[in-house]
Amino acid sequence: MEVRPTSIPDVLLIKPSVFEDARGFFKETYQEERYHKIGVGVQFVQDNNSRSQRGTLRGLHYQLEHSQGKLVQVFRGEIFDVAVDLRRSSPTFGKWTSAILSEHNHLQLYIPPGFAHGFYVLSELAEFSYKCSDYYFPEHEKTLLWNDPQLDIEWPITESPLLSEKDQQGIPFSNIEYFD
Ligand SMILES: Cc1cn([C@H]2C[C@H](O)[C@@H](COP(=O)(O)OP(=O)(O)O[C@H]3O[C@@H](C)C(=O)[C@@H](O)[C@H]3O)O2)c(=O)[nH]c1=O
Repeated sequence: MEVRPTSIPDVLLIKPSVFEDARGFFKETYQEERYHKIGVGVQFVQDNNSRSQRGTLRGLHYQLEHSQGKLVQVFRGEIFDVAVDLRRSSPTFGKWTSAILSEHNHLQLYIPPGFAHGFYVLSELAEFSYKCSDYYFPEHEKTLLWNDPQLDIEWPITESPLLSEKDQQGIPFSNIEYFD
């Protein structure tokens, strides 16, 4: 297993060991003791899976209360994954970091609590899988506007993305509620 730094030190890019043989491959996608050692210091309580078609953009989501740390990865296809630091006391407050995660590179991104998260689908289909350190509380969920000029996220989009109604009505960075 390899851990690669990102432009936001608390966000970790993780490459699990992948064992390939004539049948295909095997990888451990999470192992508590080892992931704790590399800095994934949360306890996961929920696993989620979503499937999206090319051009879909989900996000940028966060829960102001019951903030979720997330370990995200892709089992099929390829995505551009983004985390935005919403911790006011952080030196990287308001900054974003990104990674391309795919079924081929096997990369995982660990996003601690205190961040907004979203992704854009680059392949025909993407099967997205993630672990969360707190439960889903729709009443605490917020959507930060994906294309807020102040954030200036360099999404690799070629045309208008496919968005949920909720995500079309994201709130600009200047008006959102932050973490302390
Ligand atoms: C996130 C979530 C959604 N749902 C339901 C609510 C709704 O009816 C349906 C689809 O929800 P959404 O449109 O919010 O799904 P989606 O846009 O995929 O939401 C996800 O986006 C990515 C970027 C994240 O970071 C995740 O934490 C989560 O917010 O699934 C759950 O039951 N449990 C959950 O944990």
